[in-house]
Amino acid sequence: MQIRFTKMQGAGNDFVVLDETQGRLNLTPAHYRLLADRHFGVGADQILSVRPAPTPEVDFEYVIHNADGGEVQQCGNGARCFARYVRERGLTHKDRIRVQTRAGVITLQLTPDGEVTVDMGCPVFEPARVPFDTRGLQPVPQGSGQKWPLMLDGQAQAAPVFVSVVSMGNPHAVLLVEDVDTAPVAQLGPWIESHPRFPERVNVGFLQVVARDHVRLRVYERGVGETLACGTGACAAVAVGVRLGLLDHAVQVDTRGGRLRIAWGGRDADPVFMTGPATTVFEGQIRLPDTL
Ligand SMILES: N[C@H](CCC[C@H](N)C(=O)O)C(=O)O
Repeated sequence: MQIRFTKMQGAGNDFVVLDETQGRLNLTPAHYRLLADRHFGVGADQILSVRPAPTPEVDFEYVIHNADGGEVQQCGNGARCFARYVRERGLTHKDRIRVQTRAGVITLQLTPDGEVTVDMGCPVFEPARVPFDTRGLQPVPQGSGQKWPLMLDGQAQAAPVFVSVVSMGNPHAVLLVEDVDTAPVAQLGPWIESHPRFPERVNVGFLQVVARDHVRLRVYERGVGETLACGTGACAAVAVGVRLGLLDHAVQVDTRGGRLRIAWGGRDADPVFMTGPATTVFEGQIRLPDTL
């Protein structure tokens, strides 16, 4: 089958966007994996599907699949690209767009400066911080650039590494580090992502607090690996920082792919607002096997 797609990115988190407003493409997880494949397909962190509104209360349905083919509840950077996409293709003329996701309804607001602000809903914290005994980790391969025993913030980690667990509709485990550039993302990321503690797996955020209104963040994303930015990860990380008393309520989040602005009032009933860029990179067509 031949399908048309649009390649987009938000702070370097990249997407293949599919227009299913005129009918379903009926793709399988293997099709999504092929579309996301950076050698045999288009290449993307996630595949975003734009579908008609399932109820009168919203304008569209927003469906998200990770590069591993699995469907997930939410994607923040993708939500901003979703807003750009439906406006650029004339699927709506609204500046304020409500979309149904597996995590509930979110509201996308196009701003005059060309960025997009998204009401991402409320964070849901798990009560206790979770200790991970890193002594269970295998020593890192020589030349991997990582230090063993696990060095976190310059300290050999024999003690547990603690993570804060918070949902933005999708699950996040956030740990504090002194310097994201030397954080053991390649080692701790996959280990925590697929740890039995998280039966649905989890996105793993490495948060460096620079100031009360400024953080740096790297995220090892569930079903993808490390991405250049993670919108829900930025929301989760700021919520953890605010809840730990380390951050004010409006924070600049510097990721490897760009800058996001996150605001959260600090109460459980307060939604998290995320603002950032959304860019169309190119349009294309790809031939996919009918059955995969
Ligand atoms: N990997 C995530 C989905 C995409 C999240 C990220 N790309 C964002 O911008 O929020 C998960 O499995 O929950």
